[in-house]
Amino acid sequence: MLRASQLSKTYGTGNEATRALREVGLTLGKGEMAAVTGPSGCGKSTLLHVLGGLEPADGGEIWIGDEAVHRRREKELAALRLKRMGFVFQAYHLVPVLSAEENVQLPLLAAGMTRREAERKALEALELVGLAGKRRSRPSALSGGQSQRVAIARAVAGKPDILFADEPTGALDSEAADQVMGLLELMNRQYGMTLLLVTHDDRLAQRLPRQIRMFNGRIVEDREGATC
Ligand SMILES: Nc1ncnc2c1ncn2[C@@H]1O[C@H](COP(=O)(O)OP(=O)(O)OP(=O)(O)O)[C@@H](O)[C@H]1O
Repeated sequence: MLRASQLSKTYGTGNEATRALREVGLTLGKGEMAAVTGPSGCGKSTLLHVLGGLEPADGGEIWIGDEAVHRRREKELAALRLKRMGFVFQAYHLVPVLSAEENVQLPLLAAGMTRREAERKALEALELVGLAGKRRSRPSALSGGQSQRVAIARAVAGKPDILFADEPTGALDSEAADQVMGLLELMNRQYGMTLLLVTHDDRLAQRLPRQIRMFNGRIVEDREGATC
């Protein structure tokens, strides 16, 4: 499903240069769930951003199915992201002036769906995260946990092949965090969605079947079967 090889990324130049990724390779099978862990600054978010085509790598290859992410230009990348990828971040990035359902509809409309179809899919996704009753609420009227659940609905409404989640529970208390993790797992079971989760929280990482540990821009450990 996802194959990456020899990924490198350096920020800045000369004395200011930070090598965030050093020849990183990674393969994720369809429906696989993996957590990327490691100390602050080791390159976790950079890896997620590069894999999702949000930031260019300096070198290396990324394939999602038979699509070469590394060869695409920004406009084509945006189309690929809309079609095949979902993103959830620590800060929910909901549009404040739109209702929950309008937020969820936004990427569907951008991907070319008709309004009626986008409305139907958005409602279905909000039902899945247990927030159909809040569909007309604006983000300011939602708790942190509810906001993140709307963000998850937005990320999965188009049924992407892969969901990239960067510290999705970072701003939540442990109860809301467990609920969000449960939802990500549900999306995986329900739709076979592949999940790559970045977290500094080992307890959350242990919930997933595979843990990838980074240190100083490299993958230093890749363990499977630690749970269940
Ligand atoms: N836009 C940027 N410009 C310059 N340096 C950057 C930029 N983004 C990241 N870095 C540097 O690259 C390295 C990797 O950062 P990254 O955010 O990927 O780490 P991380 O493991 O996700 O950290 P954290 O757990 O603290 O979020 C760090 O040294 C960081 O300071």
